[in-house]
Amino acid sequence: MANQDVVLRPDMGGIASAAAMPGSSSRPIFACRGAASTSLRRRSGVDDDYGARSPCATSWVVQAMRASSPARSAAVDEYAAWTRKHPSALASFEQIAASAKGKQVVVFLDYDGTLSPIVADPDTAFITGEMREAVRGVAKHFPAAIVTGRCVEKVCSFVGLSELYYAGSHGMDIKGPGSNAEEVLLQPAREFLPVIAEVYEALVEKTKSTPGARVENNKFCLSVHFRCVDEKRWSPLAEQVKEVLRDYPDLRLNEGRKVLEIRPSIMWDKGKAVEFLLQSLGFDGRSDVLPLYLGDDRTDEDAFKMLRKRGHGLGILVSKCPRETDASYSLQDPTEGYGVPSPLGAVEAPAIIIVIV
Ligand SMILES: O=P(O)(O)OC[C@H]1O[C@H](O[C@H]2O[C@H](CO)[C@@H](O)[C@H](O)[C@H]2O)[C@H](O)[C@@H](O)[C@@H]1O
Repeated sequence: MANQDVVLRPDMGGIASAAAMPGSSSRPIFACRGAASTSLRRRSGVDDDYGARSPCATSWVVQAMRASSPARSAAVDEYAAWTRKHPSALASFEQIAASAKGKQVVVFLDYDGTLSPIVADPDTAFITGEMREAVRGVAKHFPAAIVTGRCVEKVCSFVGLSELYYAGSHGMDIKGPGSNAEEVLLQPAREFLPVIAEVYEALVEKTKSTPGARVENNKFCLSVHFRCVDEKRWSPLAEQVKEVLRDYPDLRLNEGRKVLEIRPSIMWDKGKAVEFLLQSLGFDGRSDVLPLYLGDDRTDEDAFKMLRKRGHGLGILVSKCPRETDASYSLQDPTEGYGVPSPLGAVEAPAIIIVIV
């Protein structure tokens, strides 16, 4: 990886350094859809992915609410209270810079909902050219990795940067930098490959009667998408999935953003993948290293939790809604603050990158 030994220097302008789903099949799927703000959430199309109560819709809605109404709504107050616990990473620029001063920053980035916007078709969740260039810039200065539920091959083709580490299938398929996609560093669930392939076929067959349902093969795990499924069919779809899984007790079911995720029941997650990468880079246990992890999904909580437990590193949750999280900081969305001058000289860059560089 480029410049792995770069340490944030004070003269770099500062910043570098700028939420498991313990999901189990016993957990009710599709539960907890809050009543509040439903119409706003519907408008944004993405904020109700977890059924969280949300002030949030899109930020212009919140701004319009604030501007037009002197009495702040309970939802806005709730969001404000939440950001006191998980302050905006942009607003905390100086504080994050101070934590990173003189330290080797290592950057871990989730893909969907963090580097790419959430869209209805998972095959078209492309990263923008701007974001790609920004991530390239980050990798020039710091070791950087993409940590995702996607399979490595697909996310590599989306991101298109060979200088990064990639941890796909929720960290179960880790490869180093370089154009050789075969260059595997770790596959802790290798023995599950045939089972996953078999269950993929079974799920495609079982769910084909549900309009809008879609099964994605992420190599070591599977995603059953219900973003385009009529809400009335969510429960029957979950039943179809559970029915298939009944024959595979070694697999477990988690819920992500309008997606049911199936993966091997091994003690491995995004947090473990981050630990493995830190170890491989020779950074494990070093107090002069600052890992930064940015993510939006419940599976990212495993990484946030690991960093918090080690008392070492910072998690940044990308979310418009107050959510239970182990992340220290928050960002509303990847492009929040667009246009803020970056310390590295770019006039405009997505917030995520401004926070990092
Ligand atoms: O770990 P991540 O990089 O966040 O991947 C998690 C899942 O992301 C993708 O699904 C999500 O994004 C889709 C495209 O925007 C969206 O249509 C879907 O509703 C979201 O759940 C990906 O398709 C899944 O395979 C990943 O597991």
